Parts: sequence; C-alpha cells; structure tokens
Amino acid sequence: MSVFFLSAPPSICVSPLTHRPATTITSCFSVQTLSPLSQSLPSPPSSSSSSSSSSSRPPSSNSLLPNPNVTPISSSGCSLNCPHFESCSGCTHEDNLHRPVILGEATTFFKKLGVSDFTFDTCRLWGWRCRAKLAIRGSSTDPLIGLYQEGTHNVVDIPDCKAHHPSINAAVELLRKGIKILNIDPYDEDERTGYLRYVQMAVTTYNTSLPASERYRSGRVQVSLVWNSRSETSASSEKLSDLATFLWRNGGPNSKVHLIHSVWANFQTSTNNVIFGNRWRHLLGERDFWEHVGGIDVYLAPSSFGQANTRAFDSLLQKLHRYVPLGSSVTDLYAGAGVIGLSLASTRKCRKELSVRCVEINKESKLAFEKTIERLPSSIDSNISWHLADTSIEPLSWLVGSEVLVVDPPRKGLDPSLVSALQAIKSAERKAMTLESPTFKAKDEKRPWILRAREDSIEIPSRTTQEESRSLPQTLIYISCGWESFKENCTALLSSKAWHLSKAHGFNFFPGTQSIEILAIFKRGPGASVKKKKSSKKKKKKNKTF
Ligand SMILES: C[S@@+](CC[C@H](N)C(=O)[O-])C[C@H]1O[C@@H](n2cnc3c(N)ncnc32)[C@H](O)[C@@H]1O
Repeated sequence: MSVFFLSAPPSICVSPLTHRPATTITSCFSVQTLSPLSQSLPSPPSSSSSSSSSSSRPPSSNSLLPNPNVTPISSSGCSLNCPHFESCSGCTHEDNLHRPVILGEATTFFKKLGVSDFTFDTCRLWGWRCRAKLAIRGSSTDPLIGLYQEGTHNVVDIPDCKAHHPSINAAVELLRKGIKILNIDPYDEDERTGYLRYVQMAVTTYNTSLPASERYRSGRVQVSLVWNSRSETSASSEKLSDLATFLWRNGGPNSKVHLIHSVWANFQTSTNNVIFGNRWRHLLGERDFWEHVGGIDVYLAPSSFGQANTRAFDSLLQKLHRYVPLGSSVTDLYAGAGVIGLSLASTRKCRKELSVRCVEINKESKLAFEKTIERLPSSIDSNISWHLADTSIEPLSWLVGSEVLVVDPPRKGLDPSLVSALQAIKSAERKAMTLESPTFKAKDEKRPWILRAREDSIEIPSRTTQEESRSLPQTLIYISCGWESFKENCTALLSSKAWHLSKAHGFNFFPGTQSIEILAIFKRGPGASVKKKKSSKKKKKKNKTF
C-alpha cells in the first residue's frame, strides 16, 4: 500500500485591511491532501506563522502584512472547500478561515477593557490538526471513519478532511483498507457487537533526521485502536493483532512511505460515551512519542492530554515566554504533562532562583512529565515539581511562593474556588506574610488531599539551596480555549479590582470553528484606568470645596 499526496505550494493569504478591526495581522499556510496523483508530500509551510502588531504601529519586520514579496489573496482564498462541510460536525465555517466570526467580538471586548492592541495569529488554516479522535461504525465492507453528525450518533465518513494533518488522512485510508481486507467488524452501538470502536491518530512532526523544513509534512502517526474487549487476552485479540500488523507492514519503516510511528490498543467495553478505557497496550513501533514545542522536547503518551494544533501552540508559547520575567517562580495550573511550565524552565527563564510547579488532575500525565524532564538541558538548576491534584481544592495553597501563575483550564474555564482565591488575593497576601499563619505551614500539614498530592508528586530539587518564598503571583497568564467561560472569568477577576488586564492575544487554534485560543496577561492591582478615574474624582471633590 502506498500513500500519495499532491504537492501543493504553500499559499499565504493576508486579510484585506479594510475588513480588519483594530487588531489583526494574519498569515496562513495550506497543507492540503488531495488525490493520489503524486508521491511527493505537500510543500513545507514556514515553521512559524506567527506575527503580530498593533494596528497603529507599522508592521514589524516579520509581519506578513505589506510585504512586497507576498502576494495578498482575497479572503475567498481562505475557504475550507470541503465536501463534508454541513454533514460533518467538525467545522462550522466554510469561508474566511483566517478570521473566525468571534474575532470581532473579542477585539471589542478587549478594547473596552483597555487593551486596544489585541493581536490575532491565524496560524495554519488547513492540515493543522495533529491529533484526532474518530469514531468507527458501519460494516467491515463499508467502514465509516469520522465524526458524529451534529446531535446524533450517526458517523460521517470524512476522507481527505481539510483540517487533518495529511498523514492522518493517509493513515485513515490505510486503516480503512485493513478493516476491509481483514474483515474487521466496526462497533455496533445498538447491538454492542463488533470490535473497533474508535481510533485516535496523533502526529509527531519531530524527526530530527530530516531537515527542519521537511519535518511537519513528513509527520508520522501514532495510531491507537480502541477495541471492544476487556483485554488483549480476549477471543478477538487475534484480529486486533492482524490489524496492527497490517498497519505496520504497509505504513511502517519497510513500506514505501513511512507513515506509521506506532500502533497502540486501548480496551473499552463500556456502553457510555467515554472513548477510552483504562487499559492501554503498546503493540508495534516506537513506544516513545516526542514532539518539539516551546523550545523543548515533549513526551506524549496516547492517554495524556495533547494539543491538537501543535504549531499554533508553539506560536502561543513563544509569545507567552515574553511575559515571564527572568528568574520568576512559576506555578502552572491545569498543567497536563507540564509543557508550559517546563518550557519556561528551559528557555530563557532558567535561573537558579526559579522554581516551577505543575498541578494536574489526570494521573496519566505523570509519565509524560517524567520523560520530558529527562530531556531538559542539564544546565537547568531549578526546583521543578509536578503534583497530581485538583486545583479546585484549596487553590490558594498552590499560589503561595510563585510570582507568575499560568492557568490553562478546560473549555469550562477556571474552577469557581480558584476565581474566588484570585479575587481575594490581596487579603491572602497579608495572611501569607504573617509568619504564624497555619495555612502555609508545610510541615504541620494534615489535610488529606494535600498530603495525597505530595505522595503523587515528582520533585526535582535545585542543586543550590533556596529561600522559601511566601510571595503570591503578581502576574496571571490565562490561556483559554473557551471564549464564553473566559469572558466570565475575566469579568469576575477585574470586578474584584485585584487584577487588571494588561495584554491579550488570540490564536487560530481551530480554523473552521467558532473557537479561538486566548492568551491574556493580568497584572495585580486595579490598573491605570481605574486609578485615573479615582484621582479625577478626588480632584473634582477638592475643586468643589474651594
Ligand atoms: C486544556 S488542558 C491543558 C494542558 C496543558 N496545559 C497543555 O497545554 O498540555 C487542561 C488540563 O487541565 C486538567 N484539569 C481539568 N480539571 C482540573 C482540575 N480541577 N485540577 C487540575 N487539573 C485539571 C485536564 O486534565 C487537562 O490536562
């Protein structure tokens, strides 16, 4: 089996100036999979598609705006052109992929809060999804591999999906072929019969044997087959093994195009909608899966959280680094495998006074954190730790001792208890400074959830002794994938006057959808605008008395 792609030159599109609110500079790159006409993969997009600037300033040198070497194309060149649009629930917008509908609202929202230089990076518009979970239904002769139709459990087959990395599309076709040839029955939800329920495909674009410019398009796929049985010892395991071998023989290192990185099995028999069961088995290929983001090598297990749009995430991390002062102590809440915290520890922030603490609720991320640590430069001399804990329980205990707080919650936003702790941070600071305050005395700790978190934590102490700090964060970096919850959290934080908004950036993490990723920087205190208002009120009062 060979996998072919039509070579497509990278297209660069620039949103017409007239349509832009006071915000944006956009850049986009196409990586499209087409029919099997040529064996070459699509041309490489640039490694960084990020650029930003305030509309009032001239574009910076890496801006793609009025660059004479770049041919601006109309926004119609930024269309999805996907035959599955409307039947598949993945994309909600066909046109203007570079400008999600929500962008106008976001710009106005931030402007009202005093941030008039909100920027937006469009990143890659097609072929951006490096991680996909797809349902498998239908029959062995006509398998359907794709997403559910909106509001139903009918699976829409999506070959050549425009959002998927080309290697995912190619791996899906290989899987389809295997299902047919080996007569593998997809799962039947009504009858609870059949074998193959879902597949997760994750692409690694980190192949250092290739020139950097070729790595993205030559990404290899970690395939996780979700199998309807309790374990690998069940009666159907031979079929599973045959399917894995088929994928490896036809997509592994000895095939024409080395497409498959590895094959895993996950065993799931539950009748609910949860995709994965608890049991994972590595079947073939490399066990370790590495990606390179935020300046570090990151290990990802198939069971742990991974960003779908790796390149856009990398752009976001590069921007985020700018807002962390050298030598800061950082707490990374909702940390997953600690990618954000560790990238801060390794790149430009690696001073010995620094400490990085990551807090995550999913135990599956622990291994990924440990592996990632192994590849950090040995020159790093920081206290680095990862804690298996629920942020919502006593959130203040995680804030003490850090100058910068990074939060990257799920779509539903921050836990209410964390919002409350951040709103009341000033009074908490006064308590923290009181030496006898029991809340912050580590050795007398009795609370079971804190003790449990300690047991499950990983601590890499610094080689130099450090003074214990009782400081509370002066900077809050909020990464959001849920616009509605972000607005709510942001409004709550600002209304407390404990924080003000200093900067905001948007990233096109999910082109074709309503979503945008936000990177917002909050600083302590009410901010200049509130102070100004107060002082002008005072002046008015004074004038009245005279
Ligand atoms: C959007 S992901 C971000 C992960 C990580 N920052 C990254 O980029 O790889 C949100 C993470 O928060 C974790 N999470 C959800 N609720 C949590 C809670 N109450 N306490 C700690 N972590 C939580 C999830 O397991 C998930 O890994």
